[in-house]
Amino acid sequence: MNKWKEILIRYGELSTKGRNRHSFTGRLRDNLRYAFTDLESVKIITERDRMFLQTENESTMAEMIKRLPSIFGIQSFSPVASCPVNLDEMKELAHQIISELDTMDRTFKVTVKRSNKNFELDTNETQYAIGSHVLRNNPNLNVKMKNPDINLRIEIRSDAVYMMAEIIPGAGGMPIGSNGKSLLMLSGGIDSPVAGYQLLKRGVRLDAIHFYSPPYTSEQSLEKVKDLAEQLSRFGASVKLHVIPFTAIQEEIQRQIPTNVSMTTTRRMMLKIADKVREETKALAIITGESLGQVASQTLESLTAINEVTSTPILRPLISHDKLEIIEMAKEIKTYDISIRPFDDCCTIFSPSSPKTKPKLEKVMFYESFTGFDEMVDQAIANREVHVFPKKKEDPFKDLF
Ligand SMILES: Nc1ncnc2c1ncn2[C@@H]1O[C@H](COP(=O)(O)OP(=O)(O)OP(=O)(O)O)[C@@H](O)[C@H]1O
Repeated sequence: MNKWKEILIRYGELSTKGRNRHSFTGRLRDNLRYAFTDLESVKIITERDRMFLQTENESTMAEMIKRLPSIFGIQSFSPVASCPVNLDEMKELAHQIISELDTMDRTFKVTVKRSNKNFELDTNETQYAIGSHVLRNNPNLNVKMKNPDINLRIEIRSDAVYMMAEIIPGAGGMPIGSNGKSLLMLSGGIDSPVAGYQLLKRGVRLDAIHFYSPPYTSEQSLEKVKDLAEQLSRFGASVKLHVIPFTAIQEEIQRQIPTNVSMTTTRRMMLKIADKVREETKALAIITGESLGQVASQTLESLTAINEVTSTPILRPLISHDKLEIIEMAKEIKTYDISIRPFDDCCTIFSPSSPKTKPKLEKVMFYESFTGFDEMVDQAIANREVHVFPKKKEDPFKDLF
């Protein structure tokens, strides 16, 4: 028999958001529906400070418990079991719940709330009856009244009895979509997917843009970026990827721009294109994986010269992070193994051996003025491919955590 009746969801950060709470809970509700589209008979009940997911179906319940830890906007959640108002059935249910947990050297208590005043035992007697039954069956447990590892909460209502023992941490953050949309510049590297994840966690919905330069870059390098977009889409919202053919612009840069500032112009052209696509897709900002000092294009002087092409906000969530920290995050969100596949990105291939770390903006603009880059920019945008992820609908959360 299916003992689980529902899952209690606590919002955490959401409930502190005052007037906006309504739209945030609505967004979380939509995101949960999206995450569970392939599951049968899920009912979502929204209350002021919490939400309940209900289902009669045992495998749906198990699948929801598996997927919930990766959905943003949830502080923690607890599976709730239920049984009829009957002492023997309550003892049996308590025993079943506890026996599924790790009890080795852990402390335990029972907390009873009894709104059904007709129940045969009072609160203390019920706590004692259930507690001693559980302890008899689990000799590894020790009773502790203050901050025990396991607190079995029992609520006796007139229609049924509800029990929960676990508080499972959620992903925190805010529901995706509650903070608008931004365009992620997604390379095949380690950093940009992590930058995208960090903004997803703050409730920002993503479109992504990638520049590729066939035949200099391979089909596999593009596959890698699609896999990264797919992985990002597993955090609860679809990701639209714009793939921009960048070969003609890069060849033109090679011809027209002195080698030591060619990287600056390359980045400026990328940002120009990204900004046009951003505007068209109604995204409000651009996200990059830049972190200060990592490479020549990531000094403050370089960033300033690159930034000059737009006044759109550029979000750089990794700007102060060390590479090792970023790698740790990439491993956690399962993008690392995709990013380290050995296929070259367009920037690596055209990368000059000694790029200027302090490029002079006036000079860069002067060199650029001899070429009709604006038309090439529009041409590249017109020739883009667009892909939407997740592609594999059957199990979007497979292998996630
Ligand atoms: N081919 C590309 N397509 C889209 N965005 C790119 C591309 N190359 C670089 N970028 C953007 O510029 C940022 C800085 O790129 P750089 O090549 O200096 O890489 P990085 O610091 O190693 O970052 P990453 O690991 O994300 O490639 C990237 O994080 C990404 O946001």
